[in-house]
Amino acid sequence: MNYPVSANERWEGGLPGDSPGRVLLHAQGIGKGFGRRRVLDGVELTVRAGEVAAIVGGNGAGKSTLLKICAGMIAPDRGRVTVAGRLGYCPQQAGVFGYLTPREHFSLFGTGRGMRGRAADRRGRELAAKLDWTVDRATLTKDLSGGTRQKLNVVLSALGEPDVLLLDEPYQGFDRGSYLDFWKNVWEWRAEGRAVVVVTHMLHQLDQVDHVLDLGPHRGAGDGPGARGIDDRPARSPEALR
Ligand SMILES: Nc1ncnc2c1ncn2[C@@H]1O[C@H](COP(=O)(O)OP(=O)(O)OP(=O)(O)O)[C@@H](O)[C@H]1O
Repeated sequence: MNYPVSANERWEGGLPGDSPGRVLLHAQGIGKGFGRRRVLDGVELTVRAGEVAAIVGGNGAGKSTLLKICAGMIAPDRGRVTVAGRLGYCPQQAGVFGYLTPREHFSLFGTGRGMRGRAADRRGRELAAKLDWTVDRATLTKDLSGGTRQKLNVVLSALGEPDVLLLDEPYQGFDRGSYLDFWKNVWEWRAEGRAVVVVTHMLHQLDQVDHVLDLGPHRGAGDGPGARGIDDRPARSPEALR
C-alpha cells in the first residue's frame, strides 16, 4: 500500500487533538475473522507523523492480525487501511534466509527499496550498531543467536527510511541493553517524524507512547472479538492497564 492521504478525506475515527503531524496510518473500522471466530471488530487506529502507538492485548487478541492487515499482508473482512508514504514491517517471525549473511540481507532488502547496494549495506550496519550489534562479514544468518536474528529483522524493517514502521514484538530475545537501545531507536524515529506502531506485551514504556490500542484479553472462541477499538486518548500509564 502506498496511498497518499488526501486532504479532503473524511476520517471517521477521530484524530488526536494536539498532534501536529499529518496522518500517516489510518485503519478504519477493521473487522477480521477466521472461520467462525471473530478476532477484530470495528478497530480504529490513527497514527500521525512523529507519533508512536502501542498495540497491547492478551495472547490471541488479534495484535499480529491487525498489524498484518496494516502491512497489507492480509485483507480485512471489513474496513480499510490508508498508509501515506513508505512502509516498513517487522513481522513476529523473521522472514530471513539462513544461508545468506546479514550484510547480504541488507543489500538484498535495501536494493528492493530503491537503495544502492553499498548504501544499503552501510545503512544496515549503522542501524545494527544502534542495537549494539557489530555485523561481521562471514556469519550466516542460520548461525546467529535468536536475539541477533531478531535484530536483523528490525534492521531490515527500518532500511530505506520508511515513513511508517510496523513492529510486531520486535525485541524478542533482546538482552536488557538491546531492549533499551531498541526504545531509543523508537524515540529517534518519532523525532524524525515517522509513525511507529509497536505490538508489545511489555507495559513499562506505555506511559511514553502517544497512543495505546488495547485489544483486550483473549477470551476464547465464542466470546466474541477481543478488539474494542482505538484508545485515541493520550497513552495511559501501565498501572491503568493492569
Ligand atoms: N491464518 C489464520 N487462520 C486461522 N486463525 C488465525 C490465523 N491467524 C490468526 N488466527 C487466530 O486469530 C487469533 C488472533 O491471532 P493473533 O496472532 O493476531 O493474536 P496476537 O494478539 O498477536 O497473539 P500473541 O500475543 O499470542 O502473539 C488467534 O486465535 C489465532 O489463532
